[in-house]
Amino acid sequence: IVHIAALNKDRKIDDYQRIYNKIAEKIREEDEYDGYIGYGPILVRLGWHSSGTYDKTNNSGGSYGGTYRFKLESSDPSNNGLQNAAKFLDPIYKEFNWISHGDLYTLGAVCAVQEAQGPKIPWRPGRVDLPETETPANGRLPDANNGADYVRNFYARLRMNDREAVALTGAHCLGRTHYKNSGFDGPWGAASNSFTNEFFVNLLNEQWKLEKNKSGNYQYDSPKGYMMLKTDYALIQDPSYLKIVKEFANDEASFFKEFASSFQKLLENGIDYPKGAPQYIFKTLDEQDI
Ligand code: HEM
Ligand SMILES: Nc1cccc2nccn12
Repeated sequence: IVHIAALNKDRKIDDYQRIYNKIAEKIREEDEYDGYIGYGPILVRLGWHSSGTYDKTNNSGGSYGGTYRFKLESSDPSNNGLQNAAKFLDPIYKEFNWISHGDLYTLGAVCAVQEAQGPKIPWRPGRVDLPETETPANGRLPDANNGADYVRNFYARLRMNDREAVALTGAHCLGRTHYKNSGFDGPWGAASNSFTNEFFVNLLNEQWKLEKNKSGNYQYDSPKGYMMLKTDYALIQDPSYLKIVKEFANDEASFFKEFASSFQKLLENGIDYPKGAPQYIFKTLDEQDI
């Protein structure tokens, strides 16, 4: 399968910065969502899940076709709860319906990371809405009840190495698990809506206890009320992953650098960009004094 980015001559960075600003202002405005966590984390998860269906073996899935908009994909149990992110973006799509769904979902994720004071994520337009027939089957997104070998295998399908895999999982600094969505609960402490390296700091510094939660899933809990999934905890069980966790816990800049490149790669997996395809780095609202 080949997905070539469509170059749209009439749309420049200002057009996309206008959409970025709309999303960023809406995140700022609707701050009470999910116990005052806000919409940022779930927008990041939507961009990740719409990209995480990619399979390098036949270059299928991924963000290009915007197929999350179809029932088959949005009703995948792995996508429980993401309807809230799609609903958040609906009015923005109505106002700017020249943008493709794939570009909107990924732009929303880039906006959410940057407005949470995370790194700048370079972003390229050109995804094209594909028909419902192109929707990938359920089951391509990861299952949290697994260890390091599973994690390494899963990320290999997305063309990610150990360093990229650890960096990407660092996005679990944002938001929280929701019992009704995934059968995991916590953290009970205030969940964060700031993008930092604290996921790695917590992994290394907290005492973790493996517990079976009320839905029969296993998760690691800490005295401070934090939690880790088994796939999170795997990052300190595996020697290669552990080395990278330590680096990112001690050097937030190196985490930011690796996250920016890995996240762009994740959001662009499966897309061929022609020579001269534009790449944008959006300004935050703060940088525009908005
Ligand atoms: C092995 C890989 C991964 C597994 C098994 C996993 C699993 C999960 C689970 C079970 C939740 C809780 C969902 C809920 O209950 O609402 C969650 C939340 C989240 N995940 Fe992951 N995840 C993985 C990788 C990633 C990656 C690569 C990113 C982004 C780069 C990411 C970003 C997020 C965010 C931002 C949330 C919070 C969403 C919210 O607060 O509503 N995750 N993840
Ligand atoms: N916030 C959050 C979301 C998903 C997984 C996770 N593990 C630790 C924290 N965390």
